[in-house]
Amino acid sequence: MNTQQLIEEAKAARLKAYTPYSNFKVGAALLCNDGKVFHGCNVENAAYGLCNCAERTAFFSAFAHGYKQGDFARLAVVGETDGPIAPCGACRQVILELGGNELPVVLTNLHGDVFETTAAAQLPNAFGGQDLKKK
Ligand SMILES: O=c1ccn([C@H]2C[C@H](O)[C@@H](CO)O2)c(=O)[nH]1
Ligand SMILES: [Zn+2]
Repeated sequence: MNTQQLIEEAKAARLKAYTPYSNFKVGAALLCNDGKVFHGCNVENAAYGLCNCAERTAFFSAFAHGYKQGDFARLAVVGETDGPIAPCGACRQVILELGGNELPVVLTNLHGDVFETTAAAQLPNAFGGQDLKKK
């Protein structure tokens, strides 16, 4: 599957977003090395702090199906932003740990603007497991 096809998957995922509070829909599509694609959408809650972003939904769904770091080929995310969507800090942290440093990340919008980056480039000087004191 090429990048444009993965973007189309992210757009399809976006249509499943549950956003009664922000009405801001985001979709993500996580391509695995075996060709499988996991969709993610943002899922909101009346307790606003419990809202989950599209990017994390996609990764958590993949992990729930037994996939792990090393199994992923590319992540695409689409939002209704003027420019390519910018993942929030929480998602950058999760994308980095679960996707790995080199994971290609394609950020886009409904106008076709595309920014191609990587998990590590999206979170410089990241905190990670290597920073935890081991007992
Ligand atoms: O990259 C992003 C940015 C925002 N959101 C969601 C969180 C919330 O539901 C809504 C508004 O912030 O958009 C995502 O899912 N991904
Ligand atoms: Zn986020």
